[in-house]
Amino acid sequence: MQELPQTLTVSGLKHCRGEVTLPGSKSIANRALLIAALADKPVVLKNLLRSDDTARMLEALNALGVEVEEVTPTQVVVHGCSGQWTTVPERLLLGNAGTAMRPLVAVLAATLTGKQSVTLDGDPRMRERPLGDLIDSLVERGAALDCLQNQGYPPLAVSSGLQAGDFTIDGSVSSQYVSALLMALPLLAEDSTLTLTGDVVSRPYIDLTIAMVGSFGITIKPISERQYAITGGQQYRSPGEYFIEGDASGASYWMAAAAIAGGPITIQGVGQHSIQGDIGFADVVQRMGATVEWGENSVTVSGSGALQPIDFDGNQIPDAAMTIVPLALFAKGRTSICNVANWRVKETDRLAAMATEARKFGATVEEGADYLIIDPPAVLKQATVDTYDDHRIAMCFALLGFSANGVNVNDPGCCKKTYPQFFNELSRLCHIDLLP
Ligand SMILES: O=C(O)C1=C[C@@H](OP(=O)(O)O)[C@@H](O)[C@H](O)C1
Ligand SMILES: C=C(OP(=O)(O)O)C(=O)O
Repeated sequence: MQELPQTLTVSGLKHCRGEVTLPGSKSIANRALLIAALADKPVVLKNLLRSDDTARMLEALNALGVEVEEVTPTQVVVHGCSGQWTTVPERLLLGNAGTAMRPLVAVLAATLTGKQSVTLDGDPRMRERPLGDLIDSLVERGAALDCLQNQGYPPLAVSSGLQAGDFTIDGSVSSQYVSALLMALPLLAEDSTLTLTGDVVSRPYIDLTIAMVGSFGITIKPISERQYAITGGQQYRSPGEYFIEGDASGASYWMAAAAIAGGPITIQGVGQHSIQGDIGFADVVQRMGATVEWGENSVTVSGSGALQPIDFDGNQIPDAAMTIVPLALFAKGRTSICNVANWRVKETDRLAAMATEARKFGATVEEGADYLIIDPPAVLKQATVDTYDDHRIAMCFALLGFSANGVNVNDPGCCKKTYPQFFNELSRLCHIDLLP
């Protein structure tokens, strides 16, 4: 992969059309790697995303003694060890990968034995991303978790002691806590229940977890919308091969590009029946005026030349919902995105950052505790956007390259958290040399 410059000028984009094949989903890849490591036999993972977030999970598994054979960069064989780690490192460094940190806290609490203890840590932003509700839930059931700096935040030392039983988890900050428990509780010796409290966010990711552990032979029985029964002593079973769908959050940038510039763009790697909630972004572009056609494993989006503003509740698809911000800047009127309070605890405070950066183009933006209201300007100004080490901010505002005045994107390389080839693909689809 070519190094990206400190600042990349994205301008003069007119058309954006053709076909793009998505990299594998980050959310699916990191779940698949971890549960393959928990499986009884080797698992061939196909279409594995190679990015910062998956690199952190691969390093963690390697440090725990799990053998991962690389057949090709996107195809690996994970030698499942049923969670019986052959080495227990002192420390695991998980960067800013929520999909590594949260599940590993719970799975290690369920699988470590004896006096072993592992410190889970990440980069400076990860130390500001909350874990408190997950920690409380595990500690209440006997886990020994010790926050080494700030209560409720990494770094934290995890050791054994977790007991099956009745778990409760507040799901109003992150669904990743719920997913983490759903992956870990089947490993405990006895049966458990898991009760969700609070206004549960990002629900489709919980369903994704249940679907994926199901593919590895684990049964989670829903008792109600807010409660699950989890039989203890279950074994993750290798399905032999597991194919990782294309990244539906990544698809949102191409759907938006087609909606803005006309397209058509055919996005290969996810279809209508994707197990990822973010595929719902297709409804967003459709509501804003684009045409969406589904294939078995693809979606084709064409723009109509004018974008209608919308009011959108982003709670179910917080990652893809960010891509509404660039669309709103091109739309004919006021757009609102609500119910996204947890944007504040992701790669950066995304509510503040998206508002600040959108204003640079001349938009009027109201930033509420959990919403944005965006009034686009008559003419989009040229702007230099800061990206706050947030891949999605870089990819969202790159779409301002379709405006008459273009955009400069600072630190475009931060897209490597989930989509290292993003700017190469943008360049290719727009038939323009963006990269030096
Ligand atoms: O479970 C997952 O794979 C994810 C859940 C979401 O987080 P929250 O549940 O914290 O909203 C999402 O933003 C993140 O990128 C991936
Ligand atoms: C919030 C995100 O990542 P994480 O998995 O680190 O939470 C994201 O990818 O937008």
